[in-house]
Amino acid sequence: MTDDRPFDIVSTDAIREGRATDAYFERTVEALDHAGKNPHVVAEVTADQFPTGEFEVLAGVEDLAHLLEGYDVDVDALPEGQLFDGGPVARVEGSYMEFCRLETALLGFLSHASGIASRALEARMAAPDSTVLSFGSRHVHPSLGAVVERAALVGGLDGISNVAAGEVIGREAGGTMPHALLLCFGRGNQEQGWRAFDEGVDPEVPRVALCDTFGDEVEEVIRAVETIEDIDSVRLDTTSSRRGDFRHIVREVRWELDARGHENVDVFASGGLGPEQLRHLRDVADGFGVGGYVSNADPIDFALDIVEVDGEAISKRGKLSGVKDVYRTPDGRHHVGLADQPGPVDGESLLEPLLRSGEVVREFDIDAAARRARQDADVVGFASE
Ligand SMILES: O=P(O)(O)OC[C@H]1O[C@H](OP(=O)(O)OP(=O)(O)O)[C@H](O)[C@@H]1O
Repeated sequence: MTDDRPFDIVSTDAIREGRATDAYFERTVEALDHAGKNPHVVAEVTADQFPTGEFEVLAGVEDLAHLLEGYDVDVDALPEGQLFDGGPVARVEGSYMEFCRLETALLGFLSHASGIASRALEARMAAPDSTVLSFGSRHVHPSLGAVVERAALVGGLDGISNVAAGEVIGREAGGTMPHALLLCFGRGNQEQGWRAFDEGVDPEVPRVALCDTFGDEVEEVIRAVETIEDIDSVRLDTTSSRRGDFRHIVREVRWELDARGHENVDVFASGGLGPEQLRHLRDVADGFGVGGYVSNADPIDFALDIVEVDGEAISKRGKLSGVKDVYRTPDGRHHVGLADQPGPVDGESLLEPLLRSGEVVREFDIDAAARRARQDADVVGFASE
């Protein structure tokens, strides 16, 4: 660690310049240069060669565009938020040495964001009518905060918690109080903590009281609603060692709130939740904070493979040669075919221009991507495991 490099973060310049690369691509450039060879190639990004019937969400497309911007390449890609299933999600065409060194970062951008967005969509579909917030940036390296939050939104989550990530992606982070706030006032003094929040925090911020720090959830909820006059919600983050039947705890809280005329106070749940727990709680809780299930997603195993060299179809074994298109057919399935042959009848071709001669020719919109993912999920019958 040095003063001018306080964190282990690869710089934006290094990524743009192709230095965030596996070293063998530098050797490749040196070898091709030595041989005076720089073929015109088409390369495709795929996770599976053929459709499998299992869909995932494409994210990271804006980063892909900015990575390749200024390089003399043409790129086509699926729209962000599109569900994909086999075949190319992106296609790069140009002189090989123009983009050879960018492959490592290119795959990383798509793989990581798409894995997170796919998990987010699973959570979204597990509780389609509930508010589901992204709480997971604490689990990842801080340099990835915006990656996590953006992909979580593309996958359909309703809000984010990471402040700096929000500044990067143009969203305001939400959040109310951690246990730390209540601990600062000491055991048994939760009212002081809730009141300090109510009096000290911007009135625009929803009044959500965390109710599990020292005592029974129902007891703390009753005390919280008696302390904060215009309380919006209570949050139960019951620690796993005390959880027992979390659904019963949430129902009991709901019952006691209603019994006291607090039907308008919502109940939020958080802590180690994934799709299974959301399905189990969605009819009794109003909303959820989901962290690790989304942020700790495995990256999608994308690869970039050359499929055409100087106009000739080619591939390494195990991969399919030739430039391809991918289609959505009316039954919601995907079809992969050669681009110079007719696609399936009524098939919708999904790859769209992203860059032409290094210029970005697409606009990016997180909300549109999220709508696409949600609509697509209904079309293809996407469900969480
Ligand atoms: O479990 P995840 O789904 O990854 O969710 C992330 C965290 O969000 C909640 O933290 P909270 O701020 O309530 O806990 P703390 O105040 O104790 O840090 C919850 O306790 C989880 O630890």
